[in-house]
Amino acid sequence: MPTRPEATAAATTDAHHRIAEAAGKAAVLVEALPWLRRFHGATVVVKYGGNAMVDDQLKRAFAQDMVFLRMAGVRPVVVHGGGPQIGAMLDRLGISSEFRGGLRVTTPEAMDVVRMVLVGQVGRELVGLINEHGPYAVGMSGEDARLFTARRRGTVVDGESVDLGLVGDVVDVNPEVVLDLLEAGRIPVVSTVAPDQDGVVHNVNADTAAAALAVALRAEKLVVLTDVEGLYANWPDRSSLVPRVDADTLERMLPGLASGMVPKMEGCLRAVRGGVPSAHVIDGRLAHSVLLEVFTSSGVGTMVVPTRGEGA
Ligand SMILES: Nc1ncnc2c1ncn2[C@@H]1O[C@H](COP(=O)(O)OP(=O)(O)O)[C@@H](O)[C@H]1O
Ligand SMILES: CC(=O)N[C@@H](CCC(=O)OP(=O)(O)O)C(=O)O
Repeated sequence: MPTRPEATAAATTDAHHRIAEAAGKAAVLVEALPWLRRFHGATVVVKYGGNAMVDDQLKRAFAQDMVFLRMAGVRPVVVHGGGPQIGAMLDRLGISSEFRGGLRVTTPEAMDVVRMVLVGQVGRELVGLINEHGPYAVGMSGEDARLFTARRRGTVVDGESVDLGLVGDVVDVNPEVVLDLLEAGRIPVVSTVAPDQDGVVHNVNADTAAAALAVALRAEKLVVLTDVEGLYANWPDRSSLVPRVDADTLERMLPGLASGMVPKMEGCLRAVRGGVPSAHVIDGRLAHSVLLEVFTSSGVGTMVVPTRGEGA
């Protein structure tokens, strides 16, 4: 029986679609090749932010990405936040807290909650999600094997110094425990509370801690996930996304930045000035954004690089 011309045309279009789809998938894999080669054996510190951690699907995709990196021969180290989760627990307990310059003013009472939520809740959950894929993740805090030593810090808001209570900056990193785990093929998951010289535990912003750890580990990349596409030069003007910025230019932009972006961009600056070749702020609301950043040529979000003649 003769075939109707429209049926033949439909079958041809279908075949073309299938071929185009297969070619697209193959192109994605081939595009990854130079990056797989480049990052084989490299340490990548990934900061997973609290605001990008509120969705179950995204959390599962993130855990998958960490295992993907590990299977591709990269050495991922996760540093997690948990600002919204800490806020929710403080609210439940009727403890008030406020942010100044992007950092939480932390009383001794709030510090107990910060430690409980970061180490006992958020860190445990991430470890569990990664370990659904195999025995990879090991959780720790800045207290374990003296990973971090903190020093109490304040901040300056509108030209005025502000006392933040038990908030610390990382002044020393003892990365051996993380290196041991990486050598053993594990994925370290770090919660950012840290003792000072006297053993008093401080609340360290997770962006700050991730940057300090990336420098100490001589990481190839710091990747910071958040709940916007990246850094906007003119926040909240969505057309002002900055795809790439060098350290000196970023330093000049810092005083004009608001809230949560301040510690994030300070962290990126600290990382590249400390020898990390690039630091990235990417959109954690986009599933698998870490893979897109590491394994595609265009990358995503904002990339911070050393100013020419400085750094790596
Ligand atoms: N210049 C800017 N570019 C992008 N985001 C900015 C900027 N200034 C302030 N923000 C705010 O910073 C937020 C990210 O910081 P934060 O809420 O602390 O994130 P996370 O929980 O991921 O660490 C964004 O959601 C946005 O509201
Ligand atoms: C000093 C300070 O502000 N610490 C943060 C620690 C958690 C964190 O950094 O979480 P995100 O990455 O989700 O913002 C806080 O108490 O919220």
